[in-house]
Amino acid sequence: MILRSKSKTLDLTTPQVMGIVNITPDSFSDGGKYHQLERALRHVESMIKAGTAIIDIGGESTRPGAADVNVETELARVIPVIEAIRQRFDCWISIDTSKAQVMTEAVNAGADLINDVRALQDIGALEAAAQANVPICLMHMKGQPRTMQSDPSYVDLIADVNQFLIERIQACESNGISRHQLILDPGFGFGKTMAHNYQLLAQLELFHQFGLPLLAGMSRKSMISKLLNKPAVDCVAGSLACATIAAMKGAQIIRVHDVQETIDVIKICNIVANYSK
Ligand SMILES: Nc1nc2[nH]c(SCC(=O)O)nc2c(=O)[nH]1
Repeated sequence: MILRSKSKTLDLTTPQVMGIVNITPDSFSDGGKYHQLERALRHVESMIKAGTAIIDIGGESTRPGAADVNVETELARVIPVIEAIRQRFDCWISIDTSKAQVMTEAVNAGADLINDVRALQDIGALEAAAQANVPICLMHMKGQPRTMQSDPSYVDLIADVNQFLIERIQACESNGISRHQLILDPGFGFGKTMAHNYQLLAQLELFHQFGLPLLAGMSRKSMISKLLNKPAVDCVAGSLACATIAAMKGAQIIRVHDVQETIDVIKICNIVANYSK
């Protein structure tokens, strides 16, 4: 399975790591804009040296309870970082956004992939994504970040997520986006209880039925910190356990904070997979 964008290709035969860079007030926040950019770039360089294939840039916190961010603020956060990364590195850059204008300007600034936790449901997002003509990750979310964790419930979790992804794939195809540009993601932590999250992980291989790359993002999320009763920064082992399980279940892209450790985990998963054929 090969992902293509602009002049780039990415071999998804074995899992690739997507390194997280949040440009939000609670990250890289100390110091002025210059220090923020320089610190972000050092963080990016360290993840690339560790072997990450994709750098995911997000300017809107979509953690449970997060408030909305306006488009001007989001653009001001992410565009300078994307431009600076593009000038310095040849890695893949994904833009973690739901806003049409941010998608357009981020791809024009050098982003190679659109990563939308709202699966192109915001106004103009389908059209912007079609115009951008790059791969798109469609993620399942039930509700919105502000309220999605208020007692989420499903008649049939897997069937509900599947149906959502089917509908979003159809919406993309109806707007001139080929299904071969698409990446799917069950959206760990986005309108799910802990039980829902671990059921999704346990049955992750069911989502291969679409014949499209799967992205899994569980790194340092509450499904881990609440289970282990530890703060997120102390959840590296739990995050690596989730990454291992996702890799063994065939996830093609794994979105993480701890890149070096996850690269090591995937190397072990790959050799085991080779002996399992
Ligand atoms: N595709 C995709 N994009 C994401 N962006 C975030 S932001 C919240 C956090 O990192 O805790 N999570 C995800 C995820 O799970 N999948």
